[in-house]
Amino acid sequence: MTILDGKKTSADIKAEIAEKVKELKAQGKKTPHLAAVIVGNDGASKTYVGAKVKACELVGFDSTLIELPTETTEAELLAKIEELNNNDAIDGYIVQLPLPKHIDEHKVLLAVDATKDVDGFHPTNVGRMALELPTFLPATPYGVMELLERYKVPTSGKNVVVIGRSHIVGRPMSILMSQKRAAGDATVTVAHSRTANLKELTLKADIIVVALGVAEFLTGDMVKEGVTIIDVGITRLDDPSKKNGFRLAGDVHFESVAPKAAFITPVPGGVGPMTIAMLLKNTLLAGENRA
Ligand SMILES: Nc1nc2c(c(=O)[nH]1)N[C@@H](CN(C=O)c1ccc(C(=O)N[C@@H](CCC(=O)O)C(=O)O)cc1)CN2
Repeated sequence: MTILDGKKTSADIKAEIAEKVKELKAQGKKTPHLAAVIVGNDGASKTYVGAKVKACELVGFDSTLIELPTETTEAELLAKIEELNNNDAIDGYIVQLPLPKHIDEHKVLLAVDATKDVDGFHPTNVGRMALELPTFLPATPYGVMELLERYKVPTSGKNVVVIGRSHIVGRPMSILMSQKRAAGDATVTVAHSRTANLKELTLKADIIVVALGVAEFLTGDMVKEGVTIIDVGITRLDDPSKKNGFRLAGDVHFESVAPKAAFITPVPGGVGPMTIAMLLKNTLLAGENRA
């Protein structure tokens, strides 16, 4: 069994990006600049945004963190987005999700200038991804594709089951894996809450991508020997024995699934760190496009 080590792979990618930034600086070119907008006080979101800013520092990008209170109105957030769209110093930016309930996420994502949408969530970029045109790929599915490619996990002609159909993970994941590209060429089934006989599907799958948000949902009895497992879930479970009061759990019950797997991503240290590395890759591309 091989662990697909997202922590190490993301460190490799960050080192590659840092090299490119050094070259840009040596040529007197502009340093890529990422902005991140966070609305509210969600603990996990603050951790992720903090990690994004830290990653920018590590590779030599400029970064701007915009923290807005929970009570921020939709109009105020849209005004901030307009400001970022018009700010020439910013190459790309993200609005951390989820947003507070009173703000319409679709309205916000539509307002982002597609050329600065380094999350790849704008409909223009989703369309370009589906049409296999150059664009910003959503960071989590992009990270999964990169992990599969770097570890040379066979995907061509394989049966893939993606559990979850979210716009930011499950749906793009299914599109990318079915495309004729590295780590693609697979036959993909998208399963979701209305799927009948999920276990029948997962038992036949060569690769399972679980992006459901239900802790330890996929268990050993649901998978066949030699399967590849990609765990996208991260849930904070209360654990008073831990210093911070919680432990992280993926959507996969690692102890029962890992012994049957050929390749598996851990949580933490699997897909999560890859998300940040691929956001940096998109930001580098945004900078290059703008230059
Ligand atoms: N605007 C966006 N919002 C959200 C995205 C996104 O891509 N863009 N994805 C997720 C959260 N996310 C990035 O924002 C993210 C999730 C997890 C990790 C990560 O490195 N996880 C670590 C554990 C970290 C911890 O909780 O201690 C790991 O898995 O090892 C990075 C980014 C939803 N929102």
